[in-house]
Amino acid sequence: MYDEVIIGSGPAGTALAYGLKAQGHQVAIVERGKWGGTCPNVGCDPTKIMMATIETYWQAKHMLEAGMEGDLKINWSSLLARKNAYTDTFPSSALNNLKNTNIDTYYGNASFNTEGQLNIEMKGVFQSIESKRFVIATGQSPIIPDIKGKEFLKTSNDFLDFENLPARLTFIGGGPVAIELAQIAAATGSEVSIILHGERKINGFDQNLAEEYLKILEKQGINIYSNIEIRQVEKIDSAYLLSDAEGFKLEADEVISAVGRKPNVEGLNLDLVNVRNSKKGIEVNSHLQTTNKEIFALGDVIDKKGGKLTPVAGFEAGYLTTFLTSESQDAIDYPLYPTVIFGSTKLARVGELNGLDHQVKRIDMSNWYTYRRFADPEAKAKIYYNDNHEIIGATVLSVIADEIINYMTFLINKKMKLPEVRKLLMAYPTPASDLQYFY
Ligand SMILES: Cc1cc2nc3c(=O)[nH]c(=O)nc-3n(C[C@H](O)[C@H](O)[C@H](O)COP(=O)(O)OP(=O)(O)OC[C@H]3O[C@@H](n4cnc5c(N)ncnc54)[C@H](O)[C@@H]3O)c2cc1C
Ligand SMILES: NC(=O)c1ccc[n+]([C@@H]2O[C@H](COP(=O)([O-])OP(=O)(O)OC[C@H]3O[C@@H](n4cnc5c(N)ncnc54)[C@H](O)[C@@H]3O)[C@@H](O)[C@H]2O)c1
Repeated sequence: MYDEVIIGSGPAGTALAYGLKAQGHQVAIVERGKWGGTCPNVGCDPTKIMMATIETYWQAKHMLEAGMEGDLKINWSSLLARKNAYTDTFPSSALNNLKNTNIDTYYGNASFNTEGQLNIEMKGVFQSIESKRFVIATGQSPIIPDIKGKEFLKTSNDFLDFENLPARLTFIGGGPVAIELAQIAAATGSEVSIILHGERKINGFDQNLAEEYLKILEKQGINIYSNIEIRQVEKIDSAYLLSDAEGFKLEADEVISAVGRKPNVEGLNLDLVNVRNSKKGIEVNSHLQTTNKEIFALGDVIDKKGGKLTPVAGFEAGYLTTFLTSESQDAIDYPLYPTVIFGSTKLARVGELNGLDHQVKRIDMSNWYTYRRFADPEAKAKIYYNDNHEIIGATVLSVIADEIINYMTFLINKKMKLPEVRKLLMAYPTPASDLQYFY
């Protein structure tokens, strides 16, 4: 009998397994797909490996007026090979690390049975394992919209395995997945379109800076269509024809569904163990406990207010390790954390303004020395601060917005004020040495 059996070996499940094992618990982990889960296999890591080339490409292009010479071109096969060199070996090393730590591993599809224990099915063969507690960390999968011709739609997983880059590639949906993959494809030579079913905006981000970001995408050659609700995808010869109900038509060689992700709960038999869930995920209390008090859930599969992101999954694993192995009964207390749309230029935000009195400072950094030095022509920010002159939130648009937003997160979480920031000595010239100007 195990102390805990964890379903899913993504960042949430794996971090929890190591945490519990380190505290002396008997732990097993079950996986039905690639060991390591979404982030290292088909999520954060492979996309950012590819993005590194795209960032360098645009950086070099911007430097053509600064001494750089020559034609720049990205080769899809090489891009894919570099990505595969990472993803091909990840699952086996993730599995070996678990085994070497004496965490028992089971490969197969997990589901609860009528006795409240777990069945694991592999190629029609079932085995049952018993545990005092179970933890659901099964993540999410891409949503395919229920439209005519939905069988022709591909997902971000398929994109990362395209042998050849399609000449014309269309994304339905305009969230981080579409925006990141669109930039990779466009810089590598594909004619890319993004179809938004609503207005020109990026969910969760400041409207003005999101519009600036969409313009940057357009400058990269990406077509953006708004207020188009795709109703049908038809196969025509070797391509596809997308259409809405109002006469919009667009041809593409591949179409990616990037309309969001849904929690992986199907087939778990949650009803047999009285675990409640909604379309947004499994319901948990402030101890990550489901409606069955011996079953916990964490990571992307839970219904939560904030982002479904890798560092958040890791934070939840750390919390649950403490909750399950110590006397502490504290509720989970998330710190502020940033959200980033990655690309050659990034759009990043941090801070919750809901209902709080705040003032806004708009900053154009494009003429600041730091940003001119590495040719960042569109560096802008909005800083939100309270009456005490403490920064409470920020949105940053820049080639280095991912780093800037981490600094801002640190300053906000530490409630630092300008005089304290001025007491820090930072290397010059670096983005950190400019932090004082954000106040
Ligand atoms: C294209 C893309 C890019 C992303 N980029 C970023 C990024 O830059 N930064 C960031 O922070 N986040 C990013 N994310 C999100 C990030 O990948 C997730 O937040 C993170 O992987 C969640 O971890 P998890 O452990 O909860 O779930 P997952 O990593 O999804 O792992 C769940 C695991 O459970 C397994 N499983 C499911 N059901 C069962 C079952 N019944 N039996 C056995 N096993 C099962 C699955 O096979 C999977 O391996 C990205 C996601 C995508 C798709
Ligand atoms: N940089 C990052 O941190 C990063 C990168 C990629 C993914 N992720 C994670 O993965 C999640 C999923 O990303 P995503 O981009 O797939 O989903 P998303 O839910 O963030 O965005 C989906 C977009 O599709 C739109 N949409 C919904 N239905 C539609 C329809 N029928 N037609 C057209 N558009 C439609 C939505 O309005 C939304 O803009 C993110 O929320 C995040 O948790 C994070």
